[in-house]
Amino acid sequence: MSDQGLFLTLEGIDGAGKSSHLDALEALFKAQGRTVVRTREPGGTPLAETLRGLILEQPMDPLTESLLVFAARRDHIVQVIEPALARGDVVLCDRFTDATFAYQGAGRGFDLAVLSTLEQWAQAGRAALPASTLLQPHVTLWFDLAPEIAAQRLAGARVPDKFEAQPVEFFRRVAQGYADRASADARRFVRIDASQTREQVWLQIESELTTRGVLAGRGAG
Ligand SMILES: Nc1ncnc2c1ncn2[C@@H]1O[C@H](COP(=O)(O)OP(=O)(O)OP(=O)(O)O)[C@@H](O)[C@H]1O
Ligand SMILES: Cc1cn([C@H]2C[C@H](O)[C@@H](COP(=O)(O)O)O2)c(=O)[nH]c1=O
Repeated sequence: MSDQGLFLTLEGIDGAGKSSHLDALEALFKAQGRTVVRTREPGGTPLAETLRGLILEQPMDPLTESLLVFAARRDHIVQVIEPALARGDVVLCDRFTDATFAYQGAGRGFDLAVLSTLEQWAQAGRAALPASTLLQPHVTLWFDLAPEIAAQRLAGARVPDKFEAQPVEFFRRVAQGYADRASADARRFVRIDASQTREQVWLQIESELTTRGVLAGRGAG
């Protein structure tokens, strides 16, 4: 896998603990001689970061929110993700399309069929793949944590943004949205039990990536 780009995403409800492992993941791949592009959604380009500020802070209806999320994603894919994968880099991305189906779809209750259409539109006419092929991560680490525990972890940790301020019922729906996405694509999703200590969570990540052959020279291939 070392000559090909690797698209690895981290997903989960707010406070599940994904971001706590980005430094170690980056170091792990770099130690294997890989070039790592670390990025996030919404965001990852100047335009997408501007849209992120609106999405995370401004009240808006679910369609507006979805359109902005996909506009940011389009720019991110075209400017950053596809060029990096074409170079053979590891793209380490904090959230991607699964988050839209979990947050805008399951969380907000927005129409999943419309989200699928927007997903196709946001990826139309890209250079690297045939028009019918959607860019998806090769591997998605899904940090699965009960919303009540995530809320406890976030309490007092930082000023909550628009999503983090949502009630626990919202995050129950988002968590179910992730579970549904994981069931529908079990080969891509790696469930991480995020209720464990940071050290135990990291051991799960290393072990899963090794077993799947994602870490060159360490896996079963
Ligand atoms: N395994 C863990 N056990 C206890 N606390 C943790 C654990 N992992 C992370 N935390 C703490 O929980 C809080 C949320 O962690 P982190 O920011 O990594 O979550 P996140 O999933 O990236 O959240 P968000 O998506 O909202 O940015 C932080 O205060 C972090 O220090
Ligand atoms: C990609 C994406 C993200 N969101 C939400 C999920 C989070 O609450 C924020 C991002 O904050 P983080 O601290 O960087 O995780 O945005 C969303 O609602 N829809 C999306 O597609």
